[in-house]
Amino acid sequence: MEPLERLEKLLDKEQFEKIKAIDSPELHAFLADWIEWLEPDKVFVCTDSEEDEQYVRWKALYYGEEKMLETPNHTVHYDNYYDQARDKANTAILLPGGKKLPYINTKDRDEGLKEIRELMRGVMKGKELFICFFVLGPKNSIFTIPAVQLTDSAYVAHSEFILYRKGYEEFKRLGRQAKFFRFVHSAGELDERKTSKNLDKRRIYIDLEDETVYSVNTQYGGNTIGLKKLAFRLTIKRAVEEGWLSEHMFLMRVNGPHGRKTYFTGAYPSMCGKTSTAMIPWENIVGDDLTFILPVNGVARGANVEKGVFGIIQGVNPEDDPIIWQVLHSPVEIIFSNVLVKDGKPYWNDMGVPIPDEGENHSGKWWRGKKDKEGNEIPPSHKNARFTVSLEHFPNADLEALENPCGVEIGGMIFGGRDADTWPPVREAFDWEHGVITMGASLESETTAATLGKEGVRAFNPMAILDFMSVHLGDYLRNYLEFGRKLRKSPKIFAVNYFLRDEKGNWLNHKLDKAVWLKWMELRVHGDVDAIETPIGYIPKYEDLKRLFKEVLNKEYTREAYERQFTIRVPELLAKIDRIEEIYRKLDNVPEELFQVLEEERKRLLEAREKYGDYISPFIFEGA
Ligand SMILES: Nc1nc2c(ncn2[C@@H]2O[C@H](COP(=O)(O)OP(=O)(O)OP(=O)(O)O)[C@@H](O)[C@H]2O)c(=O)[nH]1
Ligand SMILES: O=C([O-])CC(=O)C(=O)O
Ligand SMILES: [Mn+2]
Repeated sequence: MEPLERLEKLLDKEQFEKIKAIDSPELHAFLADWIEWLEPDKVFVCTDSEEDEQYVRWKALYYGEEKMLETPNHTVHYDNYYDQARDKANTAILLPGGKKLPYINTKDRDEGLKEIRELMRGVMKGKELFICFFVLGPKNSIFTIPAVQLTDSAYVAHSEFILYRKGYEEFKRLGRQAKFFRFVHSAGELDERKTSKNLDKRRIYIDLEDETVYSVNTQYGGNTIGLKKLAFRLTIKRAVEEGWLSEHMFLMRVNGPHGRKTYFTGAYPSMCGKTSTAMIPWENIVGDDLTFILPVNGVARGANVEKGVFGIIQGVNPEDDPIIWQVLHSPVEIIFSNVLVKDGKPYWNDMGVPIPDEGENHSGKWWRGKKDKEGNEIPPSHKNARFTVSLEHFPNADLEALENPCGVEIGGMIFGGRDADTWPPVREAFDWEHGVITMGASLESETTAATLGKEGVRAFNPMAILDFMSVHLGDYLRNYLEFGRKLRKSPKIFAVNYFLRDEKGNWLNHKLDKAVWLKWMELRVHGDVDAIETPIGYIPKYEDLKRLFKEVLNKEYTREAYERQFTIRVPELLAKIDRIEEIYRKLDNVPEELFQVLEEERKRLLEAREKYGDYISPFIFEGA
C-alpha cells in the first residue's frame, strides 16, 4: 500500500489532512512506517497554528508531565531521579560495518538500529504521539534546516515550541526539496510521577546515514529534545562535509564605544558559562548554546540555531543574573525542570533568598536532610535543574540579529573551560591557526553535572564539543583550519578562564569580571587598545583593565590582582601542551600543522622560562 493510503488508515481525518498538505513521499513513508511500529493510541499533528501549540501545552498538563505553578504560564516538569543529565554511556553514533572513531562512543549501525527498533516496538500503546515540525536556524535563510519530531512526550514537544522556530509551513513550502532531519523519541513506560521508568533500557542512537536520531526510555532534555543536542551530531557532520561550522557556542553582541556593535561567539563546555556570559548586563544575547557559522562573501556570519534558552537555574540570583532573575519572575511561558516546589512556587540552589525546608523536587516529596539510595544528601534542586523560555521574553535579546536570515558578522570567537591553574582570565591568539589549535583544539575542562558521572575531573574537550562529536576529530579540525583560510577577514580568536583558583581553592575572579574581559576583547577586535605579547598570545595591559573595571563595574582593580591573575604559569602551560600533544599523536589523520603550532608555543615558553623563570609576571613581558 502507498504510504499516504496507510496514513489515511492510521490517522483521523483532520490529522491526515495536515500531513497530506505536505508534498513529500519521503516524509509520508517515514511517518507511516513509524506510526505502525510505535502503535500509539492517538496521533496529533502540529501545524504552526497557535491552537496546535496550545493543544500540546495543555496535553503536557493533562498527562501529568508538567504541573501548573502559581504564576500564570509557569509549569514544572520532573525527570526521574536517575535521569537528570545527558547519558553519555548510552548515547552512540551508529556507523556501518562497526567502524570506530576516536573519542566517540560508536556502535555498529545494523546492530544499533535493530536494538533500538526492538526497544521501540509498540512502545506508544496507550499513548498519544505528537508529530511536530520545526526548523534549525532562522526561517527561510541560508542557515535553515527543517526537522520533524515524533514523540510521545508532550513535555518534549512543548519544550521544542519554546526553543525552536515552527516549521510546518516550511515543510509545505519545500515539499520534496526538503532535506530534513528526523527524531523519534519515546519516554517509554512511566511511573506514578510520570517519569521514565526503564532507565536500564535508556538509549540514544544517532544514525548519520539517514540523518535520524532515536531516543527511548528517557525524558531529560539533553537526551530527548531532538533539535538540540541530537540534531547537533547531525549538523556537525553536515558542516564538515559542506565547509562551514556547527558549534557549541553562544552568540552575543558586545556594545563598543559610540554605539558600535560587535558580535562574539563563545564555546565553553556544558555548565561552564555560556548562558551566564551571553546574559551579562551591558550586552545583548542572540543565543546561548548552539551557533551555525557560514562563510558569506569572505566573512564569517553566525546565527542562533535556536530561539530559546534551556538554561541552568542553580546559582541564578538577583545580583549576578538580574535579567534572568527578572524573566523567571514574570508571567511569561516557562518550564522549570527538577526544581523544588512549595505552595506553587519554584526554588533552586543558591538563589540568594531563603529556601523552604520541604516541598516536592526531583526526588519526590522532599525535606531538608533527605538522603538518596546511595546515602547522599539531596539538595533542594538538582545541580542540572533548568528553565526553558523563549528569547523574545528577554529585554536584552537582540531580536533583529536573532531573526536576520543572513546572520551577523562574527568579530571574535572565544574558547574557555573550567581550569583552576593554567590559563589566564583572557588572552588573544596571534592568528586563526594559533587560536584554533592552542585554544580551541587544546581546550580542557573539569567535568560537570550536565552529564551523568563523576564531576570535577579535568578532561580533554576540544572546542567544548567532544560530547557531540560525530566525525573524526582530525577531519573536524582540518575543516576549522580551512574555514579561516576561506575568509577575507577571519574573526579574532580569544581564550578565557573564569575558573582560576588560589592555593586555598578560592576563585581569583568574581562572576561579573567577565564583563570587563568582553569589553577588552571588543576593543581588540577593532585595534582600539594595545596588548602585551606573551608566549601564549596577547594579554591585556594593566592600565586598560584598570580603566575598564572602573567604567564597567565601578571597581578598583589592583596591580596585585592583575599580576596574580595574568602571571604566565610556564610549568602548567608546558604540561598542558605535553598532554594535548600526546592525545593528538595517538590519532591518525590529524593536520600536521597542529603539531607545528604546539611546538612553536612550547619553544616560546621554554625560552621565556630560561630568561625569567617558571612564573612570569605580565609586567616583565610588558617591559621586554
Ligand atoms: N566561579 C564562577 N562560576 C561561574 C562563572 N560564570 C558562570 N559560572 C557558573 O557556571 C555554571 C553554569 O553556567 P551556564 O552559563 O549556565 O553554562 P552553559 O555553558 O550555558 O551550559 P549548558 O547549558 O550546559 O551548555 C553556573 O553554575 C554558574 O554559576 C564565573 O565567572 N565564575
Ligand atoms: O544538552 C543539554 O542537556 C543541555 C546543554 O546545553 C548541555 O548539556 O550542553
Ligand atoms: Mn550546551
